[in-house]
Amino acid sequence: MISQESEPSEPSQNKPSLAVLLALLKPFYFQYRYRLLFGFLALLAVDFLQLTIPLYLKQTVDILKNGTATSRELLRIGGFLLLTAAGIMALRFTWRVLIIGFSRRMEAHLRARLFAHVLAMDKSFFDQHPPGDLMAHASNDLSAVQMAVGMGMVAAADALVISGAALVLMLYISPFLTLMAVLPLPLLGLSAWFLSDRLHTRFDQVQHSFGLITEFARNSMVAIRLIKSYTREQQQARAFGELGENYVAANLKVAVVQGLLFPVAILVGNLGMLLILYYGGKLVIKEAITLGDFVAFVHYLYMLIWPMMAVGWVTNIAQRGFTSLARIHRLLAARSRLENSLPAVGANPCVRPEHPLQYINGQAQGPAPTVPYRKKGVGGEYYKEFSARFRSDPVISLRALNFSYPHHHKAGASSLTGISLDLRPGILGIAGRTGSGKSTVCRLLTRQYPVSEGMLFFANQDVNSLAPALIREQISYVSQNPVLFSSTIAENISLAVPDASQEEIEAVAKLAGLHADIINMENGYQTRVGERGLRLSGGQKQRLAIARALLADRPVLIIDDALSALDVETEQQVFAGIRARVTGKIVLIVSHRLKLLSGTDQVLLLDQGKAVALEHHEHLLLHNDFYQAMAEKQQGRGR
Ligand SMILES: Nc1ncnc2c1ncn2[C@@H]1O[C@H](COP(=O)(O)OP(=O)(O)OP(=O)(O)O)[C@@H](O)[C@H]1O
Repeated sequence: MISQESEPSEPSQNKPSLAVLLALLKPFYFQYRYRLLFGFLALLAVDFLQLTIPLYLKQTVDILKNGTATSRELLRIGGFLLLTAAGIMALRFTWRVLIIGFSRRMEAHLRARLFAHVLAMDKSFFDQHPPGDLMAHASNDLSAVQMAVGMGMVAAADALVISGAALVLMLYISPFLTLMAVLPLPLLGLSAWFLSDRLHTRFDQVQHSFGLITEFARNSMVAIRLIKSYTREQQQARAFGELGENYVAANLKVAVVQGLLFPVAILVGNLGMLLILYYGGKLVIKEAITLGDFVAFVHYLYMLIWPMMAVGWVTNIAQRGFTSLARIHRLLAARSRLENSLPAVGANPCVRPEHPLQYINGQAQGPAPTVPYRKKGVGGEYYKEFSARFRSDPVISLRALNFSYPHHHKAGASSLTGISLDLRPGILGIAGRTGSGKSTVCRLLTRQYPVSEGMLFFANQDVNSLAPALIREQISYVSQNPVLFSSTIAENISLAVPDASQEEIEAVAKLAGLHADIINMENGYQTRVGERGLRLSGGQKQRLAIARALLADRPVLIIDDALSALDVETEQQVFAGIRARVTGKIVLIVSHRLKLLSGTDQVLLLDQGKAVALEHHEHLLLHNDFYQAMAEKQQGRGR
């Protein structure tokens, strides 16, 4: 089956404390304190009005029993009841708008925060958290939190107030009867306490299972052409069905716990009612309480049963909410290993924070990366100064560069070992066997993974002393699989320069050999490329990505095997276009093609993560066995 590139993160055994989770929500409660205050006042008023209804009933029953009832008196009581009902209606509407509105706003804030946080994370975070997993957090988990802080909070407050007030009024009518009514209550408390912990663990499993399904579905849609070409539809459907069954099984485990909570709550309530009917009836017969008291008492007991049942429901919603909040907290607590953050307006993103992160068992620890790098009193000047300096004299130095991927399948395996070289303006080809580390070099230059101190320098400054965003702004990067947004061709080309003119866009499209293709399309530059560039050929996508990089016009251009889908003639045409545009820039071209490498100034040859040669193409052809073998194979293919 076409499965996950990486498993969604497992439900963690370390639960963050309640205080930590509540601290996450505290700012929202503070921001909306007045809205909440009025909402809860309205809720209290509804509860108060509801509690008066049994008093009207008591009054009615007693005057009917005494024979003192008159039509006028009955109409008066009826009028009050009607007014009370109207008040309840208006106030209920008010609290719903205020409190449920708060929970929706909080959900939107939390979602935006999660999104911004995820955007600021580095590549190793995404290696661990596939998109399906992240989507599950952004949908299911946030909904569960919204439900808990919305209806959950309301139900809890409502239950507390109603049950408290009903108890007081019941005590007022008859302390003995009240004792009878609450006798079965501890049974409910015990079962809620016993079952709620199980609910937490099981609900965590449900969310994990949902993450697996989402990720599988996403992967299948992305790889739909592959699935069809290998006629794997049935296997995929079967595998999806299995994941669905696991999801159902996980949900059923939750249902077992829930299924126990609700009946226990109802049983406890009805046991209380049984005792009241028996002992209350006897008290009325003995005339210790009036019939009206008895009717009012039964009504209050009904009011007490709802909160008792709500205990189960609220426990469930609160457990789901806290489990989901804990999952969201785990994501928010994850740190970018590059100490990166989205630079705030006016902040200087050049200087490292005062408390750098430490690495413990490969996990970054330390303060959350929400504060961008600052240098007191400098503002954005340093940023501009570095960019200007690097643009006028671009130089990148690799010094005995070693690197291992944080989640490499072979622990401790090095992907790059001891690479030393200076990159200056000119075109450097990078060649080597598959898996030799070519793309890894590109990824490190573009700051996708952390590099140890003293190994990589931009303009003689250690990259660790510079914000990753600042480094990335110096580089146009065309990856092996160009990514396109599902917008127009023009928008895709001008991604890095949104205000580029049509002439500028056309100029780079011509250099990338794409202009002729575009003008033959139905809507020219306004043609929509479809999901991930679905409506373009592989070669068109690659040339579009090259055009985008040329328009960005940055001091460094990295093309990671991104001309592979072109025929040799088109490749040469595109290469000529690149050459025309890159004077004074550092250009790296990863390729297996000899024809392309022959046009570069020098070729870096990698083997098992080591630099084995840095020579001109002609020299390598004469003196390097691997290069000669590569040339022979390609010429053989050409014949
Ligand atoms: N995200 C990753 N996590 C763990 N290991 C990785 C990751 N990406 C690459 N590797 C490993 O690092 C090594 C170098 O990979 P790299 O992608 O740099 O090779 P390459 O020379 O670009 O290969 P190709 O020509 O096939 O693209 C390989 O052993 C690969 O398995």
